[in-house]
Amino acid sequence: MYRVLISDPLSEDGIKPLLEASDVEAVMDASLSHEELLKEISTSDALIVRSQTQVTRELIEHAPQLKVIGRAGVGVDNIDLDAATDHGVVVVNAPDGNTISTAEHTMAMLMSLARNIPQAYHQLKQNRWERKKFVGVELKNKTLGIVGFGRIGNEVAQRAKGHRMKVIAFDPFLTEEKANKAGVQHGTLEEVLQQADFLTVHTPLIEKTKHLINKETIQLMKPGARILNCARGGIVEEDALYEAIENGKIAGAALDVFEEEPAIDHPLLSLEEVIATPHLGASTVEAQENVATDVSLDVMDVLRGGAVKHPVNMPSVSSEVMEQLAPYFTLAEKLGSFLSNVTDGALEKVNVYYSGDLLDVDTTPLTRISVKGILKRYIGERVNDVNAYKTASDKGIVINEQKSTSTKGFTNLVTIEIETDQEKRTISGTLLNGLGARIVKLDEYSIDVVPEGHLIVIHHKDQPGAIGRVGSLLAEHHVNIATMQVGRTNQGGEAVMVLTVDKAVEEDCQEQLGGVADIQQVQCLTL
Ligand SMILES: NC(=O)C1=CN([C@@H]2O[C@H](COP(=O)(O)OP(=O)(O)OC[C@H]3O[C@@H](n4cnc5c(N)ncnc54)[C@H](O)[C@@H]3O)[C@@H](O)[C@H]2O)C=CC1
Ligand SMILES: O=C(O)CCC(=O)C(=O)O
Repeated sequence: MYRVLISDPLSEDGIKPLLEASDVEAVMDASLSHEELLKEISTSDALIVRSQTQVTRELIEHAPQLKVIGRAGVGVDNIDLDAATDHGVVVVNAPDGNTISTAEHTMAMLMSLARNIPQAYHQLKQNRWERKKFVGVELKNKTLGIVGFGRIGNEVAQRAKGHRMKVIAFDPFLTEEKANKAGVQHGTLEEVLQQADFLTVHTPLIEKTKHLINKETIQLMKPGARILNCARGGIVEEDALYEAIENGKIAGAALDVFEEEPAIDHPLLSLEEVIATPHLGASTVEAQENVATDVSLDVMDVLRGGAVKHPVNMPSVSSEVMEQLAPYFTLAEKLGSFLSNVTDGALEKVNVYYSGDLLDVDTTPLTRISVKGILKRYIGERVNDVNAYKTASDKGIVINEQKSTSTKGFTNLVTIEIETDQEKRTISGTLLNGLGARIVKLDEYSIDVVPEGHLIVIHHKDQPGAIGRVGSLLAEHHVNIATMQVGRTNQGGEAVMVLTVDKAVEEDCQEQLGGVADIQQVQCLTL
């Protein structure tokens, strides 16, 4: 049974898949104190939040069972992603479900800002019939500058065009071709700032976008321009905006988000030119239901070991690629694990080669799984798909992935090469049609071994009697041999024996095997 803690208010209709799952115990409480949250998280397998719960390193460190954090929405700036990755916790979000609502909210703010609707409404509610004071401007033929042309930015553009606005956009990923396709003008940040009558930001809050709209960039704008922020507080520097409105450079602003939320007694709210909502961009019945459903399904997929649709701290893989790769997951992990268990020395480099059927597939997820298999020997179960690369890079281990046309006669081949400060070892494996995973090569020796169970790898001289002596000794220790494979470079030369046995080999048995004539090295492992 998986325990899923939901610590922010979520649409109950949206999380139905979670509430109805027979393997999930859902605990919903949006009013937990910090201490209560630490206690609840300590026994939870998953945590689902919106933007209120601050998922800090402290919180993650109090959650030994935690496997996944789900964000019902887009922005993950309330989640310590580094801490999650360090602890192998997958972070997933729901990036699509609230796009339309937030774009529509931005349009509502744009129109309200142009026509002073909130201010006029406020006056009228005070029984004041003011008309002169609230003369607005038309949107038609005005230029909307968009910074951040992702899902929401693009939706806002399409709606603004419906109002016959001219749209100019800047986004590091926006090409001339994409801009043409979307029917907007492509500009640099400076051009967008210089041409905008209304400027709207739709970027994430990251180091590069923090205070992107500041005193200097506001200086580039037209006098009397207006600014909207329905993305994240902090993209627009609040002190600079306050000053620009006070000195008349900026005619007004519409804000749904603030650097610190809730924004109570905020200086910007004292300005009549500023209209605001309390982070309501995604607050519609539809958006809340969408994001709650999307995140519930992804969280359950992670818990059940399935494919993740919207991972934030690991690369996203399309379902087609996932389908092609899934059969190879066990092979990749077992090959990594086998090789790492028989290799001596401090790990420095891992090279993974793919050929045959894997030549034209994005094999990054397989490499990640091989690395996980390799690192398990050193780090145990703490290493997983999320932190495998980071753990390797933290330890200075170089990972390379390459495609190779050499199939050695197999329809698919995965080869892993490990370099340590003492040696270089190689293993190759394949998926045999209908027969499953096989190790087909260990260093220069051709073998045919199923990578599972208890294995003994023996390096020996190819001499008569060596195999018999191993068999007798194992029998003395009541170790039954299930399969045996022998590979040799040449008759009478170096050889390797790989045995699958029915139980783990005890240390004294391994030691005695090492003392048998013609045997050079004995390594035991369990896959
Ligand atoms: N007010 C609200 O309730 C909501 C706010 N949001 C926020 O809206 C923002 C946008 O969300 P989406 O469009 O879904 O995200 P998205 O990921 O689809 O788009 C963001 C775009 O910003 C661009 N970008 C990144 N750095 C940039 C830079 N330095 N300059 C210009 N562009 C840059 C990216 O290339 C990307 O295309 C996010 O911050 C999200 O958290 C999202 C939903 C609701
Ligand atoms: O949970 C919410 O309503 C906030 C949504 C939001 O800001 C986001 O999805 O980034």
